This record gives sequence, structure tokens and C-alpha cells, in this order.
Amino acid sequence: MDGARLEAIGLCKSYGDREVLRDVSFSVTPGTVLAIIGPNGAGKSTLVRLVTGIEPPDRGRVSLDGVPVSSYSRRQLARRMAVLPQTPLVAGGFSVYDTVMMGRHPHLRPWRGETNHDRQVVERILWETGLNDLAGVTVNHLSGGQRQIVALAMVLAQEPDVLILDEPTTFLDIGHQMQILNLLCGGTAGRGREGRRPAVILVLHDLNLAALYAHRTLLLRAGSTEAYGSPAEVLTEDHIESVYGIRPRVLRHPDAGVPQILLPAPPWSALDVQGWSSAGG
Ligand SMILES: Nc1ncnc2c1ncn2[C@@H]1O[C@H](COP(=O)(O)OP(=O)(O)OP(=O)(O)O)[C@@H](O)[C@H]1O
Repeated sequence: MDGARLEAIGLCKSYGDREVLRDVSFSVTPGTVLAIIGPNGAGKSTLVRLVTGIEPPDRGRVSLDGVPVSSYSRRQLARRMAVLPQTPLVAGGFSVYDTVMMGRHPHLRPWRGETNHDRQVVERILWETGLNDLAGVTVNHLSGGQRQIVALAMVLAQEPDVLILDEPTTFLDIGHQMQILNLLCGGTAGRGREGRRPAVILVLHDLNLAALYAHRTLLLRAGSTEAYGSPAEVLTEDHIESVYGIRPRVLRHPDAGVPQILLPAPPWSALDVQGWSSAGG
């Protein structure tokens, strides 16, 4: 076996009499990236909670290699699936090294400490995430973006078959956004155990990053699937306008060949630009 296939079929969820997910299905295979996109409140984080077994669906099922996620013990699941929630809880009083080592917990044998292999994994990930100079620093002395990278390093240390990240780039500058997504989606830290490539699910607000990094894209609108397919199939001007209420320009990235979104100009900017260009010219 060279990884894990995660499949969600017909997921539905209501809170009280409010239906927040309706018949949502997708699958993700080893070495591929699925981006879940959609406006605020569309149901992305709820979908992550159902997929990771944190909450049960009202209807539908989630399976990992054909076995229902609900039948795994928490420890078995943690060995195969790592989750970075929208607001990760990173304990502030520990060093960066010890925090990343916590990611190895599902693999540690009871009553035995960490092995050389665990230390090697942590050191590799510290190096690959650029955290090695901060290894001895206490987490609550770090910036918000640095803490996000530590949380990410911790889930990478789990060496999962399936990696699920809810808005992993929110606090990062564009350089770090790309560095981290390169690692997650294509780089060496994205390797699972024994060199297996994990399946990656990313919840993203940045549609351009989704187009650059994802093989498939699931666009949610008020709990339902608006579109599901390749970024070129999903990120069209019509889909974006119908879901987000703004009509962007969608261009083709000159190097990557994937769609890239140009936001519409606000009504006043045309005048400003005209004045600016006539003053300049
Ligand atoms: N525990 C809960 N109880 C009641 N309603 C909830 C609960 N969790 C989420 N909801 C509702 O479900 C809907 C979807 O929320 P969810 O957090 O999944 O959206 P999201 O797409 O992740 O949004 P955002 O992009 O703003 O993070 C929202 O209307 C939210 O108010």
C-alpha cells in the first residue's frame, strides 16, 4: 500500500433545525491535494470536523481505505490522519522542539520515551520548516505566524497518510505561505511514513493559492456543493460570482497554466488610476 484514500459520501449535518451541510461528497488519494473553498459560513470547518471524526454526520459516511473512520480508535486514527484546526492549540510554555515532538505521540510506545527515529523526524521537520534556529525558544515568545509554522511542524511530525489543514496560511506572509504550501504539497516534509506521499486536504480562502496547489477543488455554497473538479473547472468567473457575489477576471497563470483571479476594481479606482496615469503621462 502506498498511502491512504479518504472518501466522504453524501455528508449531511444540521445544528438544531438549521441544515449546514447537504449531501457533500469527495475523495482524495495519496499524493494529491484537495482544496475546500467557499465563503464564510459555507460549512468548510464543519466538513473538516465530520471528516476527522470529531463530530458524526447526520447522514453519509467517511472512510479511510474503505474502513469507516468511526471504527478506528483515536490512537489508530492519529497514526494515519493529522489535523490542523483553524485555531490550533499550541501550548505556550514548551520549547519549539518539545512542541514538535508532541506530534510524535501517536507513534510512541507506552512507557517508552522517544527513540532516535523520533528525534531524527523532528530534527528533519525543524530544518525543513526553517524552525531549527528557534528549536530552544519557548512558544509563547514567538510571533503569530511563527506559532502557526510550529503547529504545522507538529502535524507533519505525525507523518500521517492524510493531512487535513483548516486555513493553514492565515497568519503567514506570501513568502511563508508559499514555503509552507511547497512543503505540504510537494516538498520533502510532505512525505508520509516510509516515503509515502500523504493525501492533503486544505481549507483555503485564497483562491489563487488553491488553484496553484490543488489537484481538485470543492467549492461550497451554503452547505451544498456548487462545483467539484479541477481548479480550471471550478474557478470560473460564473461560479465565483454566483458564490461570492463579485465578478472577478479569471486569467491563466503564465507559468503554471492554472486559473488566477483578479479582483474587480472598486468603483472609484478607475478615476484614481486615470488621474494618476494622466498626471504621470
Ligand atoms: N456547533 C455549532 N452549532 C451551531 N451552528 C454551528 C456550529 N458550528 C457551525 N455552525 C454553523 O454552521 C455554519 C457553517 O459554519 P462553518 O464554521 O463550517 O463555516 P466555514 O465555511 O468554515 O466558515 P469560515 O470561512 O467563516 O470559517 C455557520 O452558519 C455556523 O454558524
